[in-house]
Amino acid sequence: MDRIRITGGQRLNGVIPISGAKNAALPLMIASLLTDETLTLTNVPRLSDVSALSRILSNHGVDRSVAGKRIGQSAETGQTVALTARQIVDTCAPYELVSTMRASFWVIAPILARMGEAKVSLPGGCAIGTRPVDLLLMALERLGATITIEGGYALARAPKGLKGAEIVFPKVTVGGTHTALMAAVLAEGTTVIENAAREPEVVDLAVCLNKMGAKIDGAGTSTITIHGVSRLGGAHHAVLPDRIETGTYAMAVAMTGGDVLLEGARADLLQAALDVMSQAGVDVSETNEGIRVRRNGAALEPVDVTTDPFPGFPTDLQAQLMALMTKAKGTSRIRETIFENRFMHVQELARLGAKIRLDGDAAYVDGVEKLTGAPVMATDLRASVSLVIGGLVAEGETMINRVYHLDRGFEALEAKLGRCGAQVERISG
Ligand SMILES: CC(=O)N[C@H]1[C@@H](OP(=O)(O)OP(=O)(O)OC[C@H]2O[C@@H](n3ccc(=O)[nH]c3=O)[C@H](O)[C@@H]2O)O[C@H](CO)[C@@H](O)[C@@H]1O
Ligand SMILES: C=C(OP(=O)(O)O)C(=O)O
Repeated sequence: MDRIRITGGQRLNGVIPISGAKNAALPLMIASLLTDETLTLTNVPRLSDVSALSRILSNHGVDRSVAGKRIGQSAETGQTVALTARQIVDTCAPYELVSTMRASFWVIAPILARMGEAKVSLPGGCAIGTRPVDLLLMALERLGATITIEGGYALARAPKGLKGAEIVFPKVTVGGTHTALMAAVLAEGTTVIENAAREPEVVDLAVCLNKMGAKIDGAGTSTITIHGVSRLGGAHHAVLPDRIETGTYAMAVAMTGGDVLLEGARADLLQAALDVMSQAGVDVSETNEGIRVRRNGAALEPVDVTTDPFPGFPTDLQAQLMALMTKAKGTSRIRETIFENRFMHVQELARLGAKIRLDGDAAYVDGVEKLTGAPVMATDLRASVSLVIGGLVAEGETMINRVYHLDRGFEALEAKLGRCGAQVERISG
């Protein structure tokens, strides 16, 4: 299993190109199941989650071609992926494939909408919470599907097709909104989704579906209206920049000090997180090329932050902010309201010398003078990268185990940080 060795103490200076968003690329790839024509996606990040989903789509009969790297392009330049689901050859997504990645459960919606039935393994438990799929299934039931759970699989049936309806989510769910959108675009009549997720990745999916011929209004607000159409066609779409990768590198620069341009990043995708960084004393500005992050000598101020659905502070940046606040001058409070068990990084940050107390859904982080390198291991993607942020300023060597978590969501992490001066090395095997 690969490990990452970081020798802390270097400031970051230079340019970090921001990749396409994992959490947009996955639903966009799944949307290819809705049409027999080709969906061409550009700016698709090279990530293990993208490869895992490609295997799942291939099992359903999706043909995939990937345009190679062009001369002059760096290894991090996003891929162009063409997906064609001329025929769905298998309506079942098996446990072996789905259990590796939660988002793969979302294939249930396009397969059901196009084929009238789908059988998808329930997704595996994950280190950040129980993550049920009841609301996703409720949305499909509202559209007229019959759902049964048998042998660990969700079976959805709508032999006469789906019918537009009102879907009211009792809590904001990104996956629920993606699922409802992908089912409703081919339903007969009008669907209204209330309390829809407003995340930029939902908007990106809706924009792409509209390019494919769907009729969706209101994506990016809490009420989305979908007028069903009988078929969708092919389209070209560029995956939007990764706001979580952006925020992660912004916090890494804030941690080490230095001056870095996050190339291609968009401030409107993570304004709440950038505001928190400004409150902490970090200099953040938007330029024509992206977002510039600087900290030269100024102390980090503690913050009081609560995670919330978009446009609030994202749960996917909570661990990284916590790592940053371990070096603040005072005590920060960070509340996690989306996932009940997303504090797995706390004990690992403690190995580096962080002082963090947990009280219910809140973590109190007492800033310390110095962190010290140690072997650490994380159980999920964002927790792992919070340890990278800690390791960048820890004295001596930090060895991060279970790097496969990082590979799910961070494209070319060592190269991007290394080019800005960090001492980060992957040790294979
Ligand atoms: C691939 C992807 O895009 N993953 C993101 C997506 O996950 P995901 O779509 O799984 O997260 P949701 O927005 O659905 O989850 C929000 C909350 O709703 C709960 N819930 C969800 C569905 C359901 O049927 N029942 C239920 O109770 C969840 O347990 C959680 O407490 O949004 C999360 C919240 O921004 C992010 O952290 C993940 O990175
Ligand atoms: C939790 C995440 O991903 P997933 O929903 O795929 O587990 C994440 O991207 O931080």
